[in-house]
Amino acid sequence: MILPAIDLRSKLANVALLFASAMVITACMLLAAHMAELRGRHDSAEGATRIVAEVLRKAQASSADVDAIINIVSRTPVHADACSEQGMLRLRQADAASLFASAVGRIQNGRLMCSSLGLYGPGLLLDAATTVSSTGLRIHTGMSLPGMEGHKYLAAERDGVIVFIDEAVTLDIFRTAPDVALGMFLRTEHRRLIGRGDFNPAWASSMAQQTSATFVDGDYVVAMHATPEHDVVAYVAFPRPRTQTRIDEARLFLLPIGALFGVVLSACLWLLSRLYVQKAADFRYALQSPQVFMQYQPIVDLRSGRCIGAEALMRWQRGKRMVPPDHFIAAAEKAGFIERVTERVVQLVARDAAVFLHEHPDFHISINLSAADLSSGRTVSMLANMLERTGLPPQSFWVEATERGFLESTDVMQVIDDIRTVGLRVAIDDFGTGYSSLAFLSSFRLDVLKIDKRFVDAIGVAGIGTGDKVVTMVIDLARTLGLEVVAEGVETEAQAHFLRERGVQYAQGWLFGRPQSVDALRKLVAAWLPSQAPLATST
Ligand SMILES: Nc1nc2c(ncn2[C@@H]2O[C@@H]3COP(=O)(O)O[C@H]4[C@@H](O)[C@H](n5cnc6c(=O)[nH]c(N)nc65)O[C@@H]4COP(=O)(O)O[C@H]3[C@H]2O)c(=O)[nH]1
Repeated sequence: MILPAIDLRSKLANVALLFASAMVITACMLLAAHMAELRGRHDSAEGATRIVAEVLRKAQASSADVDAIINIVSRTPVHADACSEQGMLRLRQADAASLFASAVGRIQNGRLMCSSLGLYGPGLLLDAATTVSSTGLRIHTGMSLPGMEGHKYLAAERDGVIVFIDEAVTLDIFRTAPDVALGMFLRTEHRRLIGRGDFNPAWASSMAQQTSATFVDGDYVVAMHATPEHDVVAYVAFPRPRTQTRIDEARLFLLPIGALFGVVLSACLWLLSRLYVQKAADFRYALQSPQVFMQYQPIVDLRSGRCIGAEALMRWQRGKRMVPPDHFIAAAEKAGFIERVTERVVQLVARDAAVFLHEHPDFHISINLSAADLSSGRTVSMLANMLERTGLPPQSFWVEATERGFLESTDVMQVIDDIRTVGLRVAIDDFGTGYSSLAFLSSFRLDVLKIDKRFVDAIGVAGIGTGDKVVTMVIDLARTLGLEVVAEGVETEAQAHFLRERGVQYAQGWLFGRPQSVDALRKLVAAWLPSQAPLATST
């Protein structure tokens, strides 16, 4: 009945895990897609910034060129008629010497009288200047010249001299990408001086008083930079398809990384769940199966060498592997079903050892209790029921719990008292590993103190000279409190000798026997003869 339930549970857990893995992979890929979007925009912004620098460089170069031409032409002495043959020659020379000018002209009374392209009779009336630069240049935009239809000019005028620059020449930047909008605008008036493609006057307000800015506006990634004089700002706007190409390129690179990262994370998730969640779930259901069984480690009387009891230790054979008890006990404690484990231990001990204990009424089995058992009223009734069912006397059992278990709840004292009232002996396990004080220890009514293996290991070890003293102190402490002592983890005859010399009654360890089946224990007990004392030294 149990196994199908395990199957169903583990199937459900696997489905949940699969779902979680899919979510993790999806989340990683979404993150990668988002990073690709940011990367694409960043690349676009960088590209736009590079082009803005080029626009600005060209604007400054043409502005310097215009300034120089106007200075030279305006200072050249001419006779009364600036458009005389000599004047026209001067204009043509200036035009030829300029890198940017399409024409250089003369102005009188607001009229263009002539230019390096020709004479204009009574003159062409000029519209009002679009703006005046910080160097005093009056700027005219969108101008045209007779005979040059189809061309639009940006013109700068000062001291009666005007220089025309073909807008197409000024904007001859990044021609291979006609979709990229670029140009210049006046910072104060938010008005475009010159440009190609879209221009949103709202972009100008994003600059405020900054020298440069990059931002995303709808489908555009915009970069801007102001001239040192701050009155003219160059801008470049990359449209969405161009940014999209960069995003796609980044995706091509980042999505597989995201997927790989997701797979690795899922693998970690799977591993963690196997290690903790799944392990706890598997153990919970294995509890009722033959995978989980008990072994018994002999506890001997150090004087006679006789095996007077055994500690019951749970074992979990998971497939071909034995899971260490520290792992599955901790998992059960964390998952909150340690009381069910103890219940199972009591059942298994009763099943394994009832007959044996009836045959040996002076023998005891020691059962480990966890912190949760020590604060639960159910523990006492569970132990009492077991005695009733098996008909065994209470002295057939000890219970042991670690210092930590004693520390964890205020109900512990009552539970211990109740267990002792039922007639079982109570031992404090792994003594010395926690922080319990003498006052703490004396506040409990206990019977046995188990010295931790760590202290036993230190006996007689060079360099840990204090080890001997600490063990002696713990033995004296137990004696003062009227407790019997069991030394744990005794592996050498020297340790056994040391403990025996100091009056320790009982010991447990590989020197006397490893955890074993109840049948092996029975044989060990049956093999003992009074003459062979002490047990370990005779081998
Ligand atoms: N190296 C060495 N080791 C020795 C020697 N003598 C005994 N041991 C080991 O020391 C541990 C003694 O058990 P513990 O201190 O109660 O420590 C136990 C106990 O806290 C817990 N545990 C085991 N079974 C149960 C159980 O049924 N219920 C509960 N609550 N805890 C259990 O798991 C811990 C580890 O159990 P095990 O792995 O069986 O490890 C056992 C035992 O095999 C020795 O001479 N040398």
